[in-house]
Amino acid sequence: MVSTRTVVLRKMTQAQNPHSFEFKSSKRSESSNGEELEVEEKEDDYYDDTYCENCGLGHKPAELLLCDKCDRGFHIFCLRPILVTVPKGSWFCPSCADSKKVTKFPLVQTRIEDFFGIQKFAQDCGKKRRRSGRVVVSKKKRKLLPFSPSEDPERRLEQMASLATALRAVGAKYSNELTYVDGMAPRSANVTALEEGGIQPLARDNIETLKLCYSMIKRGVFPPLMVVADPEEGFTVEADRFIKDLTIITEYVGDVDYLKNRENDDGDSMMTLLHAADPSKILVICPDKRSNIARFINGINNHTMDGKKKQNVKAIRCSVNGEARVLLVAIRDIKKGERLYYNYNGYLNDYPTEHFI
Ligand SMILES: C[S@@+](CC[C@H](N)C(=O)[O-])C[C@H]1O[C@@H](n2cnc3c(N)ncnc32)[C@H](O)[C@@H]1O
Repeated sequence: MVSTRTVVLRKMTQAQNPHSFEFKSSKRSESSNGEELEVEEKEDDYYDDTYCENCGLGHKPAELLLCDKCDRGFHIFCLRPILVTVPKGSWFCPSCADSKKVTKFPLVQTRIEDFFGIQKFAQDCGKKRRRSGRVVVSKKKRKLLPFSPSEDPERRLEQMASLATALRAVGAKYSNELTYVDGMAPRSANVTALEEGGIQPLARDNIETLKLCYSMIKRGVFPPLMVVADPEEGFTVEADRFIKDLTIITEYVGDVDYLKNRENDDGDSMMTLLHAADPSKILVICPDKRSNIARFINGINNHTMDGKKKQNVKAIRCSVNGEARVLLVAIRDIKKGERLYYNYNGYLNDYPTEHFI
């Protein structure tokens, strides 16, 4: 439903992802027979009688949302956490929305095992880490490192509980791999040769390191990360122990779909997977239904020096056995307690980050 007031109109946006979408701006009104209409908009238009409850101004009407319950206005960038696109469906302001309280996931090992589908929960992480360390530790530059989990099993449970809490709050299930679902793109569509020039293959050593990360996670030994709910940034991810430069933080996972199927999505977490030369074959990762911790890692503000300085993670697209994958990798040493940030605009400057904290 769209508000019956016509002064402030919803902007229909194309799906956002860090790399590839055009940002189309138009607005909607409701005609006398209740149908939604799209109307051309001028960015600097002001509407005298409607203003943002947060900043008190009525500028940027295309980004001024009306609450579908109380009719008050809010700039999408004045909301906390901010919205990067105008939602297509109904929208309720923070006071009118049913307050979605983030309820903590119970710190009961059996429940956590169940949530993450872990069959054999590793208790003795330190021992296992030392054994596997021999395979991957190298001083050679550019060689990726497996994550080093926290040694305290209780603390690891707390980290997993924070992820489970966040996933539950956004209504997503846990998955740690790319998922190919009927009706979306098939796995056979993920062929890196479809990209002009292909994609850099992940070196054999690094594939082994990635496999090691996966085997740890399957045993319930997760990366040392804590999901934290921040009033300004929404969910965000913090390092829960020192993380060394070039460590694999996580793979970016979710349902794989064609971009063409997702152009009208509201999702703010889509990631380019395959930038195929043929636009109809471009693939995106959509973590809204199934995902892991990657979807909670925040982005830098590309418009400020301070924003750029925050970057400590990089999204790397690579080819693993001819299939595209996206890895989030530490690009410098990260201190315990530091938040993780990467550049959402790794390829094209399409993701609106100018209002990011
Ligand atoms: C991929 S999600 C990241 C997780 C998100 N914070 C959440 O609560 O689910 C992207 C959204 O996070 C928020 N976000 C990401 N980085 C931010 C930043 N540096 N400052 C403020 N908000 C940010 C924006 O609302 C953005 O649309």
